[in-house]
Formats: sequence, structure tokens, C-alpha cells
Amino acid sequence: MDLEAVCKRSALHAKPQGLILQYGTAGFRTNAQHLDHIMFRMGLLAVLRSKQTRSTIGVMVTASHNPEEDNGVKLVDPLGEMLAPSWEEHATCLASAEEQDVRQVLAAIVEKEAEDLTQTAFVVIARDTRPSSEKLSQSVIDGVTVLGGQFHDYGLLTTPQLHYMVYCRNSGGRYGQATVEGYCQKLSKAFVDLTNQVSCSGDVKRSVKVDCANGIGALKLREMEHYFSRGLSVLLFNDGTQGRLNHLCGADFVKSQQKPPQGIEMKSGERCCSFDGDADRIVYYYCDADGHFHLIDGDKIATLISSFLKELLLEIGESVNLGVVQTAYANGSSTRYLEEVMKVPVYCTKTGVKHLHHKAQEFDIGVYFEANGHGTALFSEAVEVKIKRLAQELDDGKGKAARTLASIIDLFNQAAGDAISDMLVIEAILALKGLTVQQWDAIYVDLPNRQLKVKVADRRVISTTDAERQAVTPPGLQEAINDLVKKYTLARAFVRPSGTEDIVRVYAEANSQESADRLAYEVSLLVFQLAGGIGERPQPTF
Ligand SMILES: CC(=O)N[C@H]1[C@@H](OP(=O)(O)O)O[C@H](CO)[C@@H](O)[C@@H]1O
Ligand SMILES: [Mg+2]
Repeated sequence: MDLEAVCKRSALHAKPQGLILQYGTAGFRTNAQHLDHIMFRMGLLAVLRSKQTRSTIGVMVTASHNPEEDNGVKLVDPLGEMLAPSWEEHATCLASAEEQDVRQVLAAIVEKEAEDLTQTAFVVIARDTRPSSEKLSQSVIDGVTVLGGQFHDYGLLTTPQLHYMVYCRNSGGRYGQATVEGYCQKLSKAFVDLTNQVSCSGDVKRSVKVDCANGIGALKLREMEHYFSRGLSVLLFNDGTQGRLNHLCGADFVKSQQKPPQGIEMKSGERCCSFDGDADRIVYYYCDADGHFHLIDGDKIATLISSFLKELLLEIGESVNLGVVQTAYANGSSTRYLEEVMKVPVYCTKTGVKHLHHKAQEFDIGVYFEANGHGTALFSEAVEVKIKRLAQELDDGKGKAARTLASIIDLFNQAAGDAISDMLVIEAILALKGLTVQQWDAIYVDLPNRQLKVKVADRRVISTTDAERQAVTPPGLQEAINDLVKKYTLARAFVRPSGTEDIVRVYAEANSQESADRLAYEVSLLVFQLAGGIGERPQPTF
């Protein structure tokens, strides 16, 4: 490791004095102007991680659903997962080091991780469509090359596509071919195999309207469309030709505002969905005959998927342990439905997909979704091998179910939640089951809920336990929340410091919207009073 050369190069990507950023739930994210040094240093870190794991490591330049002027970066570990927590700490240290300390921090990481520096390193890089992304990914490449790493720049990809590429490269091609074409072919083949089973009643071609948040999803869907267009027509909106990225559109906007995005025409009963800016989240929605908007979020997606998988397993007659993983933000109705009606075990983890992903890996089949639409299903290698064998061997009804399940396994992106892959899974299931979007929505009725944000001087004064559902500090806060919750019916409320914004999040649900709104407001006031609120006191929103 030629530290002299690294330091010289680093000076060309100088860190603004005093700027401290943390590798959070979603990597580094801030205004694109402050990220050049971070990109260079993450190039360095990716090389070290690659040497240590003797695997290809991914670097994705994106800020997902943030506004267009922001950007960000995250590293992708060998099996396509999020970076290991101990390396998140290295990332934060390296990113925060003042220029003269970079050398020392690098040396410390090398020593702590007992790196064999003679190992070769390979890094794959991709970026979203933000105007700042191209230049920033060049800075990543600069970091990779100055440490002697090899790289491949995929250019524009969705975040889950990069996760897929990393997984493919480290599985010796078992998972698929590490090219855009490989990705498109794997998913499309599975989708076409599934939809070919649907008996065509009439010649009505299925179609779905997709709000692409003016992001990379539009480009990549267009690139892929012709592979599966016989089974489904996708009508793209907010495809980036006019509007701004994530502005009044996209999955995050639709979920948090509970209203349709701008720029999409919705007719009553039409199936629509929204991707976020880097296409790793998806939510569905429709308008009913009275013009009312209905959101179908990650919880209902998880329910649709897990009930379909359970039915298939029943037909195949294999006992396989299937679990669903959610966070505290999952709607109480979804948890109740999964546990009580579907009899599926449900687990709750902390917020952030890496927590859900790891929990889901404990099952033969683990389905995980955040309420905001980020999720996928994971299949253990043993289950995948068994199902694919049964699919080939059996010729009866069981064989047919096994073939369906085998195609579904291929259709999921098991490296990360993926809007394109999830959309194709959902479209295939709806087609196979002959369900309309309204019928899907009617599986259960969401409990009315409200999310609010409270500004406090230091959000770390709130600590939590029980997968973030109980506040441990400040003292008295949880007891006070419990007293409020008791006043309402079917109510639940919790607070936690956000991992991506400088705020405390408040969540409340109850049997009516008015109660959910009132409870959320009352809990916000408690947080403001007991956890050092700053600025204006929370105001009632009802
Ligand atoms: C309530 C909520 O939606 N929280 C989001 C948000 O995390 P916070 O830690 O709540 O800021 O951003 C994460 C990264 O995108 C995402 O995984 C998570 O679901
Ligand atoms: Mg995203």
C-alpha cells in the first residue's frame, strides 16, 4: 500500500474542514457538494474490504428518495448484502478523518482487520441518474485505483441491480450472469414462465402504470420491457424526461403523503405503483369509483407474497418453515392477519433493511418488507435445490406447484429489495390468482395511523428496546406513552430517533383516523417536553 501516493491523491479530494458525516442506515447521504472526499475514501475502503473478504465489493452512488441536489454512497458486501456493521464504523472513521490523519486511519483499519495487502481487489461501481452522480463515481474510481484495486464501472444501474451483480460475481455465476442482460433475462424468463400458466380469458392484456420518480427505474424498466412485454404492458410516468427526481412523486412521497404522485393519470380501479429514486422500493395504489385513493404498502405486499408461497408449499406438500419479518411500523392489522388468519410466524426487527434481511435469513423461506415498500423474499439454498428438483421430477399437480415456486424463486432479487423484481412478482401472483387490485387490498383493512416528526436538541437522549417499540430513556417517557395509549381502542404508539434524519419519529395507530391523529399529537408533545424539544411546539394536525 503506497500511502504516500494515497495521501497525495487524497489531497485532490480534500475534505471540507470539520465536516463529520456518519455511515448511517443507508450509507452516507447529504448535499452532493460535500461528498467528493467521501467518494474517494469509499473507493479506498472498498479495496480494503475486497482484499479482506477476497470477494468483489460493490459501491453504489445514490441518495435514493432524497431530493435531486443530494447524493450518497453505500458499499455492498459479497453476497449482495449491506456492509457489515464493523465496517460501517471504519467507513465513518475514514470519512471523518482530517486530511493529515487519513494515512493513520487507513493503517489502523489494515491492522485491525489483519489485511493481507498482497491480495488482489475488485470493485464494481454503479450510479443513479442524479446530475452529480457521474463525477462522484469518478472519485470512487480514483480511490479504488490509487490503492491498486481493479474495477468495473457499470454506469447507470438501479441499486438492487448492483446488489445483484455483486452477488452473481461472488457466487461464481450460480446466482446469475453479472450483466444487465443477465439480470433482464433471469427475471423475464421467470416472469414469462409464470404468466404463461395463466389461462387467457379473452385477450385482455394486463397492464400496470408505473411512477418512476423521475429516476433510474424508468431507464431500466424501458431497457427490460421488451423481454416480458407479451405478458404485461408497463406504462411509465415520471420517467425523467421532464420533472425533477423524487419531486412530488415516487414511493416515499406516496407512502408518506398517502396520496397519488403528480404526473400520473389514474382511472378508477387501475393498478398503479411507484418506485423510489433508485428503484429499491415499491408501493401500489388505486382510486375507487368514488375517487378515493387506496394505498397498498409493503405490509400488504408481504401478505400477498407470503400467502401465495404458503399455498404453493401446501400443494407441494413440503413442510418448510416460512416466516415474515416486519418492523414496528408495520400496520397492526397486517401483523394480526398474518399471525391469526394465515398462521404465519411474524418477527419484528429494528428499522433498516439490513436488520430485516438478517432475520429473514434464519428461515427456509423468509419474507421481509418495511411498510414503506422495501423488501424481498429469501430462500435457503436447501429449499431452492429441493424445489427445483421436484419441479423437474414430478409430473402431477405437485410438480406444477413446484415449477411455479421455482420460477417465483428466480423472479425475486434475493440480494436486496428490488422495485422491478417485486413488481413482476406481484403482477405474476395477481395474474395467477386472478385477483384485482381491489380484491388484494381487501385482504384486511389497515388500521388508521399517523407518523410525525419532532425536533429535539439531541435525539440520542431517546434510547429504545424491544425492536424499538419501547423507549428506555428518557425516564418516564414510556410510562407516559402507555397511559395515553390506554385511552384509545386498538391503539399502539412508539417513538424512536431516526437513523437518517436529525429528528425523532412518532408513530401511532388506532381504530379511527381521528384517534390516531390525536394520539400521535399527544405523544409528540410528550417527546417535545421530556426529550428536549426545540423550535415550535408540535401543533395538532387534525
Ligand atoms: C419510518 C421509515 O420509513 N424509516 C426509513 C428511514 O429510516 P429512519 O431511521 O426512520 O430515518 O430510512 C431508511 C433508509 O432508507 C429506511 O430503511 C426506513 O424504513
Ligand atoms: Mg431507495
